[in-house]
Amino acid sequence: MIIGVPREVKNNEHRVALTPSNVAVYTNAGHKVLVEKNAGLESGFRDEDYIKVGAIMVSGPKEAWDVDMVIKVKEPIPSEYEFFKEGLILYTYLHLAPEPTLTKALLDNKVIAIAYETIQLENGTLPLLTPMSEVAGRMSVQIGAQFLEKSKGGKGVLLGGVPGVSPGEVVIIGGGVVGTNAAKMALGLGASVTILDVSAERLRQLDDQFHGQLKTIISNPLNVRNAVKRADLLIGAVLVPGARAPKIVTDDMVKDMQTGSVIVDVAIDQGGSIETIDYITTHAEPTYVRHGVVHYAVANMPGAVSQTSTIALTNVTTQFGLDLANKGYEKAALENPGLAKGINCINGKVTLEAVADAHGYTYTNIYEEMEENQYEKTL
Ligand SMILES: NC(=O)C1=CN([C@@H]2O[C@H](COP(=O)(O)OP(=O)(O)OC[C@H]3O[C@@H](n4cnc5c(N)ncnc54)[C@H](O)[C@@H]3O)[C@@H](O)[C@H]2O)C=CC1
Ligand SMILES: CC(=O)C(=O)O
Repeated sequence: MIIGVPREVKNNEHRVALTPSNVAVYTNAGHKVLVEKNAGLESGFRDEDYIKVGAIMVSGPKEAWDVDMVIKVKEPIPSEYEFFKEGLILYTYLHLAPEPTLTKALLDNKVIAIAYETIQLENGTLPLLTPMSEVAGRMSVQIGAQFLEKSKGGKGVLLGGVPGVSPGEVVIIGGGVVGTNAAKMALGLGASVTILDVSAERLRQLDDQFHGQLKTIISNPLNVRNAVKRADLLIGAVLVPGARAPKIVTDDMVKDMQTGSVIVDVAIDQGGSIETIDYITTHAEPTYVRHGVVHYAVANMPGAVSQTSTIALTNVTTQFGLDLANKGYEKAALENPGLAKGINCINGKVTLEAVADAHGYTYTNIYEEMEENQYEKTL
């Protein structure tokens, strides 16, 4: 198979989809890998490092996209849609539920769209989302701490407090991977931490894991309202896999927060969980103020710590990617139901129910569609 790795073009996205050691895995298996010039530079990998392991460097995105499978980090932005073509396998983060235009472009061009974030193991975990959620969860606290400083628009609170002064209040909504990692960092700084989740079982696990060092509260509108009101730093960390994030914090609740408090909505990549966050911000302009509260809504937070993130991401994407390259997407998906859950679109049809629901498309079962394909091929 011929594989392409374009340079990432989203605002301040410094990650790359394959490191030189990942490229070696593909070239050793007999695949040809085209890497766009300088694609790895901002993650610490030079073109020479790629050439040494057999990659072919190409000068622009057109060549990197003119392949059988494109491996990327972030969802394509509109300037990249022109490279879509029928039968192209696109293996990357996609977050289609809040992205109607991208979804339509993938369907119109009959791209086989495989989303890292919906590949799901039998135990319900999302192995290709987890490492970036670990990164973003940890970052959310260091970013929040920074924007709580007066010169950054915050109220002037030190999360850890000092002897004689109470620590800052960190409220985290969603106690999964992002929430747990945010809690670790916030507790490490000495903050007072509360986590809300809809799953009582998850709260039980968190209580055990943190030995009662944090407060756990079941997530319902009244509990959310009370917790949000006293938050210095509010972190949005909910997920319903594949679906648009539920809006949990209303405009009214944000109005009740103290001036200079900070919201970091990590769930913005799935559309955001806070009503007052109505647009995605960028690393270049990460915040805006609404009702006196600083809002941060960057959808590619890990892109800022690209050396750590690229390695953490590619540690988990390469095995599934190699399976796709070795077997083709149909055989790979038939043999691995977890990978099949990653396929959001094929042949102009939506094969992930949450995405079909989000945009009003008819949902097509992936296995039935693949069977139909096989039937058509034998005719
Ligand atoms: N902005 C960025 O750069 C990044 C964003 N993310 C996003 O962060 C979000 C969270 O990801 P993970 O922690 O990995 O997901 P996860 O699945 O590990 O955890 C989500 C948690 O949310 C809880 N939840 C669902 N509905 C809820 C509700 N109504 N109230 C309270 N809790 C609720 C679930 O029970 C679960 O414990 C996702 O949207 C993910 O894509 C992840 C990495 C980077
Ligand atoms: C998860 C995701 O969208 C990111 O790491 O950018």
